Amino acid sequence: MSDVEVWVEKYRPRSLDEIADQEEIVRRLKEFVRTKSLPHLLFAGPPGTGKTTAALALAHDLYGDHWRDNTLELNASDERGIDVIRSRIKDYARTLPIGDVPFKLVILDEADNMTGDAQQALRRTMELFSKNTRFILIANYVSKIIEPIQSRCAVFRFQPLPKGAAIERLKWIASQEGVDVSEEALDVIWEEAQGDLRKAINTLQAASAIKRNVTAEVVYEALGKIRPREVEEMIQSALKGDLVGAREKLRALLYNYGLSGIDIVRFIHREIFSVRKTVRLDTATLAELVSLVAEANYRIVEGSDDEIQLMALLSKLALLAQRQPPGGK
Ligand SMILES: Nc1ncnc2c1ncn2[C@@H]1O[C@H](COP(=O)(O)OP(=O)(O)OP(=O)(O)O)[C@@H](O)[C@H]1O
Repeated sequence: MSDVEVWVEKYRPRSLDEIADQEEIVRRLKEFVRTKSLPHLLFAGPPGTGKTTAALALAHDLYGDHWRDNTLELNASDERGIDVIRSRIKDYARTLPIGDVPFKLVILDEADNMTGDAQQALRRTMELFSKNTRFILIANYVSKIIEPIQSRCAVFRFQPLPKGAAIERLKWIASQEGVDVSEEALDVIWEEAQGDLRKAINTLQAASAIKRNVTAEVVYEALGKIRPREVEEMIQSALKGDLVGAREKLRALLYNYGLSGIDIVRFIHREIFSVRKTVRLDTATLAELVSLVAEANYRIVEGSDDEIQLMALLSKLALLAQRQPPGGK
């Protein structure tokens, strides 16, 4: 992996102008750059929504070429204990900032992993060095940061990028890399990433390493998850009433491909809505099916046998399909 560049880094926006979406946050941060003044900041939000990116871009725009000299990046969970953090900040804050901005930056990632005591000590450190340093604390949850720190910071809440903006970004990265990616594949990537753009970009990169022509199938393969075609065939067999065939396919998925029951159940959940294209299922039947899927899911999570639960679900699917009035294609 050493000579393969990681796309999340390669395509990490360098300056605030390159950040996709997050317009209100970018606007406020640009104002800090314009006035060259800054309170302590707290960036909070789910993983992969651009917190670290925004902190680094702010540093870049504030200091230009000198941004690395004026920025100390620490990770609260790597640096064992507050003493290490304090002494590193102390050493760093001793020298003056380079350039015309009167303070240096300390970016402290995963600040919400610090214990309450460590946060109290951090708060004192922030006060001690506030003359010539500004802190950007990064956290997933604001509520895990102690009140006295929260009240000393301007809080920025990062939301997951809207699907449209995220997909646009993925398309742009794919075009830069000369990779073909289908709309369906982008949908699957986004759905699996659940709003985490880092995860989405990593999935795109892993999929394109398998094949330059990224389809939904390739994405699933990259995720090591599920083989949609086989699962679809299994569902179709059940709908046609061929339970022996469905059972064979189920066993192949479980034992030859090594998929977990949970993965299969999730896929069935997704598929039963598109199954309506081939078999007419009325709303009551569909609702019943969804609740059966939920039941199978629950039982599997609770430790019940994957094969037995899934087979029961497929059998029910066969019965419900037979109950439907003729007329489906
Ligand atoms: N708004 C955005 N515009 C463009 N790219 C983005 C944006 N947000 C995230 N990314 C991409 O996703 C990657 C991960 O983002 P980042 O490291 O900033 O996430 P984070 O919010 O700090 O997550 P974590 O809490 O896991 O540290 C970045 O390297 C970048 O490629």
